[in-house]
Amino acid sequence: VTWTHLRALPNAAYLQAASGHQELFVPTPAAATGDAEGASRRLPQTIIIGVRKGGTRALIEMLGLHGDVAAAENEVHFFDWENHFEKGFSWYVSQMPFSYPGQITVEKTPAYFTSGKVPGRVHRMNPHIKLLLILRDPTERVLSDYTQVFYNRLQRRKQLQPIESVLLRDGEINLDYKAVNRSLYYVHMQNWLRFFPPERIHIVDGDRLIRDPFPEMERVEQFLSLSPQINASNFYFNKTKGFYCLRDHGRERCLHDSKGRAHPQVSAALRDKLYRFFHEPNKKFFELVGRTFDWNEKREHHEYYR
Ligand SMILES: Nc1ncnc2c1ncn2[C@@H]1O[C@H](COP(=O)(O)OS(=O)(=O)O)[C@@H](OP(=O)(O)O)[C@H]1O
Repeated sequence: VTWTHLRALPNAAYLQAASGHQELFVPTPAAATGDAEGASRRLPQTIIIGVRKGGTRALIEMLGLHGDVAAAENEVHFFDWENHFEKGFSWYVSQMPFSYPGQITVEKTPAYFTSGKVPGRVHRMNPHIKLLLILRDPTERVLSDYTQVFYNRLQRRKQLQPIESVLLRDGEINLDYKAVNRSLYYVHMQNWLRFFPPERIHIVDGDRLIRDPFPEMERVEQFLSLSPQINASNFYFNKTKGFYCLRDHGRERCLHDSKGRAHPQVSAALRDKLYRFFHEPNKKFFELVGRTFDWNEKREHHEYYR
């Protein structure tokens, strides 16, 4: 249990309203937790479903600043990995952090957003669950995704692939490249909207969360019906890291070095190709969710200065 957990303001009524899965709670003897009120592991009342490289770690860490939130430390991969899913909900609950009644349990698994079988499975667990989706400019997300794979391959001493070799096929954007597919947000969002109404899926603007996290986190608090506890002084800009870091009860910490890495230098022509490629899919996504993001404006801006 990390320091972000177990700073509870018990409110049993809230939790009972938030989850209809009391039978799956695993009560923990007070002796095991050292807590007289008996903290236990519970199914999540909210899940950060993605997107990969959207800022999911930043979001869950920032949400964990709230005293009424208990955040799972690791990615659980329950709904997308068969070997986990077949272990059933009791296993899923066992992966959750201890929480008090009144706290909201949250886990993040970025791969959920782009996995076709996940929305139906989540719906079967709890059709009223609140979902958080953090998205970032699709072009930037592709470059971030590539960077992640690049470092993974470096670590495993596998052959490194130049970005052009994976991103392009016959001079065009390669749709079979997973990183490109994951940035086609409308395709994946359609799957989720078959099971959940739009008001159950709150979209966090990942680009804004990088630039100015507090307003985005205020909106998240509202969506989750949490009391406004997170405040501007919980964030400070760290010039060395080049990102906002977290301050909680006087303790300061930044995200891991693997968060906020430099992306590969790509030629202006390739970047422009990517922006062009995502223009239409982005528009479809905006129509689908009834909201726009500045992903296409940047391209227009880019074009203007060409
Ligand atoms: N405050 C803060 N500090 C550091 N990094 C931040 C922060 N806020 C958002 N981000 C962005 O989060 C990106 C990583 O996204 P994820 O955590 O979703 O990645 S992962 O899918 O779990 O691997 C990561 O992507 P890269 O910049 O490509 O490393 C960051 O841009």
